Amino acid sequence: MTTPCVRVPVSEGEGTRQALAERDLLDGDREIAVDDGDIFLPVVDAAVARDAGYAVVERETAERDGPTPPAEVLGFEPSYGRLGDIVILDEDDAERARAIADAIVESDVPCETVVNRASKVAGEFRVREWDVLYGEHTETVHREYGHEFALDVAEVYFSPRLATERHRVVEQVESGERVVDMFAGVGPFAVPMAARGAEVLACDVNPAAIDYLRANAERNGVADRVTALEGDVRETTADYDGWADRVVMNLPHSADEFLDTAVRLAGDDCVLHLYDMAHEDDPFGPSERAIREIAEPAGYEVEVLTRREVRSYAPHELNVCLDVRILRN
Ligand SMILES: C[S@@+](CC[C@H](N)C(=O)[O-])C[C@H]1O[C@@H](n2cnc3c(N)ncnc32)[C@H](O)[C@@H]1O
Repeated sequence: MTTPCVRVPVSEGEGTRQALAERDLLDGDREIAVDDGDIFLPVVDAAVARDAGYAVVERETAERDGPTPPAEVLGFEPSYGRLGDIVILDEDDAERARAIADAIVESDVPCETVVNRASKVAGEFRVREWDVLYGEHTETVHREYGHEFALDVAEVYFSPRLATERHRVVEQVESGERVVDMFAGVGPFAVPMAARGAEVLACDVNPAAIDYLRANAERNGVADRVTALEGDVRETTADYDGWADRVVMNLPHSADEFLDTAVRLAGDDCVLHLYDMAHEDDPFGPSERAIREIAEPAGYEVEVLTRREVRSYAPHELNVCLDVRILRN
């Protein structure tokens, strides 16, 4: 069926759509179409649209059987992430972020809140600032590999992009192991490791992260195998020398400062998962040398099990992980 449509270049699509909606001219029963760089916005009255100065053409349009997908409203595919029912944008341009948020809210993308990154991850707690573009709360429940994590993105660190990497490490854990998660956050390593039967000591200096960690251990039925310690891991773990079969060190940027604590916590045969930031020219050398410098004088042999590039972090800079077995001589 042909219907009257306002035709504009895709770059003007969102502004025109908003202007037509404000004049009650948009035909909400027909689908918006995109073709060869132009967007076609169905209107209810061709004459009024023409009088308002728009180019109106007759064109085939489909009947709308649901909300319009964001790409059709915007004329481009927006990039966004999801954390539970929060949609996360990474846009430098505030107007573009607002247009994407509006299109997402009006579409069938399920969400309660839309936020845009307003700062880098920073500070001891590794938390970032957000512009809340839609909704009122920044707390959500996120699912990852069958486990649920309650968290507030404004109060704690959490990156859904690391799900695959966390799963890779979690899968190495065997029932009965003793694990120290030195920088546990809300528990995305600690909880699934405990679910595999490990006894986990989970540490974090951020009180909000520890509150969520305890709640998440309860929520996932593993509270009896997770001990949460709030404070600087160098101090809170004083009673656990030689305790661990496995140590997770997920604090890239400052991992080196905590290697002596990791080695102090290690038992006679222990695997360390050391996350670090490194230059692409020598992604693993510095971390490996740093481990050897601490572990070998403490009486361990060092064997690197896995060298893994987790993701690109900045130009020429990589987030890497070394899985290292240290075995007492
Ligand atoms: C990069 S986040 C990782 C959180 C979690 N492992 C994850 O994958 O979501 C690092 C965490 O280390 C915590 N942290 C920073 N310095 C610490 C310290 N000295 N002792 C214990 N935790 C610390 C921060 O509060 C933050 O939650």
